[in-house]
This record gives sequence, C-alpha cells and structure tokens, in this order.
Amino acid sequence: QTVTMSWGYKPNNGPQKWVENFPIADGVRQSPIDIVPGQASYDAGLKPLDLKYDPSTCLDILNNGHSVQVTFADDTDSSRLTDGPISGLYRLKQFHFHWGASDDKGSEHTVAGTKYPAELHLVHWNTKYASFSEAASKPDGLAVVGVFLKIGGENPNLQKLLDAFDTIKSKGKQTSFANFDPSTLLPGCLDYWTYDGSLTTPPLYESVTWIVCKEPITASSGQMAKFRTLLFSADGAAPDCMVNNYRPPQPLKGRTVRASFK
Ligand SMILES: CC#CCOc1ccc(CNS(N)(=O)=O)cc1
Ligand SMILES: [Zn+2]
Repeated sequence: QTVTMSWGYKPNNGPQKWVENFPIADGVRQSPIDIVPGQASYDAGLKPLDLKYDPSTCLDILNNGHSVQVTFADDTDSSRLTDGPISGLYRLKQFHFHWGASDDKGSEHTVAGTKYPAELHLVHWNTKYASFSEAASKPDGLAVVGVFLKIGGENPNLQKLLDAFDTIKSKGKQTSFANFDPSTLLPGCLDYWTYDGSLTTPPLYESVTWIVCKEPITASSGQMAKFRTLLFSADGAAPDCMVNNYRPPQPLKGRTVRASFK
C-alpha cells in the first residue's frame, strides 16, 4: 500500500484488521452482537422508549466515507431520548446506516443469525456530559437506537433521504438537509432488546447502551439499490462502491441481553 490507509471494510483495512490500531476491538463489550431472542431476559422494569425529535434541528446530510449520515443541532434538548433502559436525557447527534452489496446481508446486529439488508443507527449522547465528544468515551455516554430494514414496499420517508444521494455520492460531500423528522423512520412498535456495547466503527469506544428495535421498517429493493450508488471514494479517485459497511457480530463475553417485551 502506497499511502497509509485509514480503516474501512476491505480485507486489508476491515473489521479483522481494526484491532491493530484500535486494541479495544477485542474488548469485553464490543458491538454488534447476534441477538438470540430465546436467550434474552424479559425485564418488566424496562420503560417504553420516549423519543421526541424536532425536525427543525436537522442540519445536513453527509457522505463521511464510511456511511451516509444526517447530523442534528444538539445545542438544545429538542431532539432527545429518555426512559427506555436509560436514566437521564440523551440528545440526538446523528443517524446513519449500514448495508450490504445485496439484499441478503448488511445489518450489523443479527437476530438468531438472521441478517437484514440494512440497519439504521440513531446516535444520542448523555447530557450529564458537556458534549458529544466528551460523552463518546464514557461507559454511559451514548445510546444508539438500532432499527432493521427489511425488503418490502417503497418507504416514502426513506425516499426523502435517497433523493439527496446524487449530491453526496462521494466521500466528503455534504449538503444542507432541513426539516427531516427521524421519527418517520421508526417502526410502529417500539419493543426493543438492550445490552451494553460499543461503537461498531473505530474508535470502537465501549460507551454505548444499545437499544435494538424488534420490528423492522421496510425499504424496497430499488431503494436498497440506491444506497449502493454511494461511494467510499472521494471525487476524482477510482470509484469504490459503498457497500458491506457493516461489522460482523462480536463475542457476547457473558453479557445479558434484556427484552422490553414478552
Ligand atoms: C469523539 C468521537 C467520536 C466518534 O463518534 C462516532 C459516533 C458514531 C459512530 C458510529 N458508530 S455506530 N455504528 O456504533 O453508531 C462512530 C464514531
Ligand atoms: Zn452505526
């Protein structure tokens, strides 16, 4: 390799290599995991998720070279998560996706070994800390809500994002993106599994309370194909399709997965 390569999802810089620069990759609370419903413990003490998002906090949509990300203004509590498995109030910072090269793979979490074509992550940070950056490395710093995507009917709310993809095709491109309500991407039923985990990309901080929704949302096969038109590569570089940007499940290492539902 001529220039020092940053992390990615290829054989020479992908998940099997991340431990070289990020030793926490072999840590005790890494994500994602395979969720085995029969082994999850129903916890009647878990509260329903309370998610309230203000579309006016939506700022822009970005190709960061690893995923497509929608970023939010987090200087007030107007887009936030409370209750569920967490205590306190966590502010929405961004959401992004992971997906495959084909509809048979793409999610990071799996359910009894089943891979979904994609997974949405809504990243929130604990307001007991002063900022996202400070919270990102604390054991109770982040709460990420995961939502599976399955192949089904056209999703009109998802289409609003996809319509912006042509302007952010390559790494580093971003464009303003206003008045999007992320709650339109949530399933009708907010039953969830929860466990203590990590970021699924470098720096892999073990700072995430994971909240994975049992019910998927739908995307059509054509909409999934649109995700695959994005590029890992920057303008002018050899085009490198942004696909398979998912980390495979990691060892549970004795952790308990709790269910909010019977
Ligand atoms: C300071 C700092 C930092 C890192 O911030 C992030 C935030 C989200 C992610 C995506 N991780 S995931 N897939 O677990 O939501 C990666 C790095
Ligand atoms: Zn993610």
